[in-house]
Amino acid sequence: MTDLMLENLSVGTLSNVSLTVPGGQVVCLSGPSGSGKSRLLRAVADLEPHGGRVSLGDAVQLDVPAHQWRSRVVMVPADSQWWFDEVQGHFPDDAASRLPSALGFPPEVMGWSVSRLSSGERQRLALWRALALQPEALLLDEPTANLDSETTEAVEQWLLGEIRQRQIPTLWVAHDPGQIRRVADAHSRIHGTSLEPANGSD
Ligand SMILES: Nc1ncnc2c1ncn2[C@@H]1O[C@H](COP(=O)(O)OP(=O)(O)OP(=O)(O)O)[C@@H](O)[C@H]1O
Repeated sequence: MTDLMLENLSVGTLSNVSLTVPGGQVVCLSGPSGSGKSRLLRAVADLEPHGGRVSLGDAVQLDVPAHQWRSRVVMVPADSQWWFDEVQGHFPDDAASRLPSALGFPPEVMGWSVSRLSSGERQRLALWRALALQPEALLLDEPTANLDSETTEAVEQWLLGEIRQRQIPTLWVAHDPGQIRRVADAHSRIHGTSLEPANGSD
């Protein structure tokens, strides 16, 4: 089992952030808007300058070229990026046959143009794209922000199943106390300049 470890991380106004995310577990991060949740995930993904040490098992972020690190520690931002006109350009050729039913897409989704996708469709496809990359750690920034409650719970269950089965350590930014209760093995909350263990979903 591979742990994701943050030791004395500092980014933006946050400092001394230390956290261990065991393989197969979800640590939820919460905090007020603008408190630095996304920047923290970006630092862990090596997308933003920061201090401190991040490691994944024996691999230390500083020793791994950034593009290699990001293919192992995969971040799904709140606003996903798409490069090709059609959905299928972003996935392996045989992806349609492995379409998870929890995502609620017909097989034809592969032929859809990216420009027609709703924000919730983009979000679900971005999650699937991240899982298709065989990540060793996952960084999810409000992964269900654009989904209705029924779809949210289906996507949560699918994500949790993948995270547990593949033993992926996962940092999951969430605002909704209900979601934190459902998915979190542990929960930390930003207070000012520090990240502190939270009590349950509060
Ligand atoms: N590259 C940057 N340089 C300087 N400041 C930045 C940079 N990126 C973000 N910020 C600022 O850092 C603060 C934290 O931003 P961040 O996006 O991490 O907040 P957040 O906690 O994810 O908020 P929300 O819940 O609203 O998404 C904000 O005040 C933002 O304007």
